[in-house]
Amino acid sequence: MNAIDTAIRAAASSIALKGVTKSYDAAHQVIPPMDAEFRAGEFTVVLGPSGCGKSTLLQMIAGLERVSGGAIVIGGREVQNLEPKHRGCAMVFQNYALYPHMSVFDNVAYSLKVAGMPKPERIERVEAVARMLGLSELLARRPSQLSGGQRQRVAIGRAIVREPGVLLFDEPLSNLDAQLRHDMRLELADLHRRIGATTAFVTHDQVEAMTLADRILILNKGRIEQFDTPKAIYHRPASVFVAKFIGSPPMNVLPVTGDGSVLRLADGQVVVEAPLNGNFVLGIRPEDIVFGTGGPLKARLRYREDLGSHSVLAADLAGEVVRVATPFGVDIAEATDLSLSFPQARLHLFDAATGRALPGAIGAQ
Ligand SMILES: Nc1ncnc2c1ncn2[C@@H]1O[C@H](COP(=O)(O)OP(=O)(O)OP(=O)(O)O)[C@@H](O)[C@H]1O
Repeated sequence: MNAIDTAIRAAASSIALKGVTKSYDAAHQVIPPMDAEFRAGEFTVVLGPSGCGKSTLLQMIAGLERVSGGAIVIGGREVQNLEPKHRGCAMVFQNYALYPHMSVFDNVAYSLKVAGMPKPERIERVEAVARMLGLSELLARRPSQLSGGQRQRVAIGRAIVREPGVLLFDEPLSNLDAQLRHDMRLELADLHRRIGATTAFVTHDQVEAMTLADRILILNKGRIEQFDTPKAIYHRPASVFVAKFIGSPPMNVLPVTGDGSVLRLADGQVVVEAPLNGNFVLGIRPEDIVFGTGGPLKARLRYREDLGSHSVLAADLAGEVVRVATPFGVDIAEATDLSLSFPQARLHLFDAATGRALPGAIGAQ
């Protein structure tokens, strides 16, 4: 630990959203009333499809967008009417927004200079941040003389040099290639372990969410679908939307009907015994389906993808495509009849009308 780590850990503040709403125009609300708490020191990922309101949410916390209603409380203080610079947040953007004509040192030191910090202290702070982020050798360079990953580190350095209680990231890795994204993900996770800042991180990439987050807030059309740990979200998705959004390939979902004793697929095949009546959606993850053991469900292999570590079989079952994860290179030809079984303990059930999970109805929830 150095002085920067200690100061940021001490400043880490919770963020509470209390009935926060946002409308850009009278016609529709981008964020309907939202209540949520980003806990102090936690890494929260805001995940959702394009246009669901992730950036809007982050910008309201930062103060770059006004709220249309409700309150934002950071560290016990209502901030929704404060200027961005008075909220104790620092933000890292997708395009880094570095000053091209300034050196790395000046980019990182800029906000301290504006705040009137004396030069010797400024130098000390910037050097401490540079050591933390592996930028010490690069302080004299201009942004144009840096790689994408190095620029990203400068942008992070510029954010943490002010020792903020809250760090906000808006898709910071999306301009990097796959390898660098992976490396930066590990660096960010490591940085968070060291400095312990309250972090809100916006992405549409579920791998980033699963690997970085203490908790994931999943947004759908401005509403919270689920806000929980990666493990809970994977194993106990609260809705069909979440089930289909997380996992690669995602959870299989199939319409089923209950007659009071069993649940049947659309073609009449029985999936499981259950004393349920009505229409439901059944979910099962590709890796939870057992195949090749003479299982009761009849499906037909449509195609396969060999992915190196494993193979994914896509099969027609009751008019739907289900994906089955199997060991790599399983020896089986296309258009083969498959026998599948769905272990009951691995089944998820959702209400057909609302899409919400029905915990405890059968199986996994
Ligand atoms: N300044 C604006 N004026 C009007 N509408 C806006 C404005 N900014 C965003 N929106 C709308 O608000 C909704 C949410 O946008 P937002 O950028 O927050 O989504 P997002 O989840 O971050 O999307 P993406 O992943 O594509 O960046 C979208 O329908 C968008 O068109």
